[in-house]
Amino acid sequence: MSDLRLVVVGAAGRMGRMLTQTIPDTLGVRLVAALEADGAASLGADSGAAFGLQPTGVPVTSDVAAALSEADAVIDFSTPAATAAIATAAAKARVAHVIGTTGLTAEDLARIAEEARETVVVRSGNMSLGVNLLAGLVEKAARALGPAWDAEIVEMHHKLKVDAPSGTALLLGEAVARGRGIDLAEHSARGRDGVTGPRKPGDIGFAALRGGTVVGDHTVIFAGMGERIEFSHRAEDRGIFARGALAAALWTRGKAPGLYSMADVLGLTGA
Ligand SMILES: NC(=O)C1=CN([C@@H]2O[C@H](COP(=O)(O)OP(=O)(O)OC[C@H]3O[C@@H](n4cnc5c(N)ncnc54)[C@H](OP(=O)(O)O)[C@@H]3O)[C@@H](O)[C@H]2O)C=CC1
Ligand SMILES: O=C(O)C1=N[C@H](C(=O)O)C[C@H](O)C1
Repeated sequence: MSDLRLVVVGAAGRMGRMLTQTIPDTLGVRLVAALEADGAASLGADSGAAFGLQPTGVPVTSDVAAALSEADAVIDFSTPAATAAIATAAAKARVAHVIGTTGLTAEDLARIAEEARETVVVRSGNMSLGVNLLAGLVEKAARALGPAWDAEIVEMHHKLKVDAPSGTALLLGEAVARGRGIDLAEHSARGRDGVTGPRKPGDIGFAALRGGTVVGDHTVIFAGMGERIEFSHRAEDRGIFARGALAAALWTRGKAPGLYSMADVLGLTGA
């Protein structure tokens, strides 16, 4: 079988650079285009050498249509606005879209749902095996414990992260909500400050810390009467997200259009 032809969106970013480094070590994939925004300083430069990596022979471009015209899949860790634009272009070009971008609005998500009618989309707030396994355990715990155990989700990330709560925190919140059979949007408590009053029964709380170079720490706390259970994941290296995204891109081959998750890719649905 021929190599899967890949486009990387946000090639100059932390995840874009990690993907550029990881692709040559991954069997069955080949980089064909590296996208950055119009006006980016790196346009035209080699997408490896420009960022201190091994040369790729692939120049950085902002021409989305040309990039997608020679691709099988696009891996996208960028910004919500860029991801929404790529969703439209990938749907038109029938190119699979692996979305790691977080901070997406309800409108962005609606655009992605539309895209998934035309092409294969894998979206996850966290592409790592560890977090997706953890989400299954958290769902089971939430189901077993019930709403009497207060669920709080604490996350910490590097100081350059721009969205909160993290995509992973929301993914874990969804897991708690699924376990309890409730809608997360109706039971979220975000950013408590001032005289908040006592905790509302059944809420799922979120707290976000930012600082230094932390790759991504998440803890789900179930606080009961006189005891506490905690589920934690610590990301030590962005390679876990890049490898997950590449596994997702390979998995899209031959799949029917639709919106899939990393649980689908990893075979964890119903686990
Ligand atoms: N799901 C997961 O497993 C993970 C998700 N993420 C998420 O991925 C996203 C990116 O993270 P990270 O790499 O750390 O962020 P960075 O800010 O380092 O990278 C984002 C890159 O996208 C570029 N970009 C902006 N607009 C466009 C555009 N129109 N076309 C192409 N590229 C564009 C940015 O360029 P410029 O700087 O010039 O704006 C930047 O180079 C975030 O939402 C983050 O939360 C991160 C890690 C794992
Ligand atoms: O911005 C990051 O860095 C990360 N973003 C994702 C998130 O929002 O959860 C995944 C990971 O935690 C790193």
